[in-house]
Amino acid sequence: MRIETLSLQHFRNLETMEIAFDPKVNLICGDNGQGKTNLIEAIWLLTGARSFRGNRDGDLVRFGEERAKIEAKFFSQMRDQEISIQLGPKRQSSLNGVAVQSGGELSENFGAVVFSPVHLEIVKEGPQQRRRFLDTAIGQIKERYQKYLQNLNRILLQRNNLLRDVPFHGELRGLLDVYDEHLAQTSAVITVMRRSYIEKLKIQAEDIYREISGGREALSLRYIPSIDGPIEGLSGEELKEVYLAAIQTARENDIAYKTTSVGPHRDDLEITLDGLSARSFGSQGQQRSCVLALKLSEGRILKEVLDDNPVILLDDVLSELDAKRQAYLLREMTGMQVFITCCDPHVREQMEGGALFFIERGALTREQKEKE
Ligand SMILES: Nc1ncnc2c1ncn2[C@@H]1O[C@H](COP(=O)(O)OP(=O)(O)OP(=O)(O)O)[C@@H](O)[C@H]1O
Repeated sequence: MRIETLSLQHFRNLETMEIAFDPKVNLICGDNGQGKTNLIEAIWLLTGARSFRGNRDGDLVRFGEERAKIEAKFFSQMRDQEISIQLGPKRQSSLNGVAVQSGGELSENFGAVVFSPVHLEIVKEGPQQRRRFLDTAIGQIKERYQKYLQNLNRILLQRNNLLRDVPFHGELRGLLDVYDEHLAQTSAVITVMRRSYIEKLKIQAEDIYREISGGREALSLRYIPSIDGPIEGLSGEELKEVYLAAIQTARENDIAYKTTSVGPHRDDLEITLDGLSARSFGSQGQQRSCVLALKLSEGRILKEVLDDNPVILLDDVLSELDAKRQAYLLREMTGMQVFITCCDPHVREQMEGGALFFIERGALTREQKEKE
């Protein structure tokens, strides 16, 4: 999979432009605040996902403008394809000229993995960041997944409203039964999908971490759902029953606290190094290696599902890795189209071929890479 050309209009600080990219390595150099991450973000949006920096679509439109547009011609699944995305009050996307209803339809055709300093939060911060990582990764390979998440959020919102009203209107308890049933059903479906993804992720990430650490320490991943007891091997129907029992046990507490305490919105992914929490005890370098292992695993799984190489977006991470990890990363990227941002153009000395771009105040210019 590779992007041939990208056209941008009113996207953040980037000038209106059409750029042709190299099929392999694209190095984007520039000082701080010139628009490097903005360019990576524009490419990432072609997957149909939201901004990886957590911004709303409206924030992506250039200040003072109503709408922004991103268009790309790319080669995927053995054919030339096109994506067009209009950002504004409402996102409108099309694939090969046909309007799409969900981001999932884009990610089936355009797959990417993005790795930026913000992703350190997967290890350093709380469970919400790990859930976001899982949700974005699973959303790219399972079109229906985002719909289940939206369903879950709707049920939680309505159930929490109900929890507030129940103490004053006892007759609403019957309605709570209905919501509990929906919550258990949707929780089971999401848990099955997360469990299956984490099983794949675990195999890849543990293997990658062993290699990048030279076997010095072992990474381990474990799915921590909000329900007690082992969930391995349980069918969707069995999981639903476990959820229903847990939700009902927690009901009086939920009413007291006016919030739902059982469900996938309370899941976590435990990341340990030699049995110790990477979040609490990992060094900066070890935490960075954990994220690298997770991101590379995400790429391997995506590649397997799409039966094609995803596009790799490395935002400002190369210079943060030591020489051994850089070499590992670049080796793993062989054959893939990669976009690398950095402040120091000397990074290009490590690369063979490819295109070098300079970015200044949102304007991108291409330079041929000089042979050393
Ligand atoms: N909606 C917007 N409209 C116009 N400009 C914006 C918008 N959103 C962000 N910017 C500007 O984009 C600029 C570049 O941001 P970007 O994050 O891409 O920088 P960068 O080159 O990656 O820098 P760094 O090396 O510091 O990470 C910022 O100065 C910011 O003010």
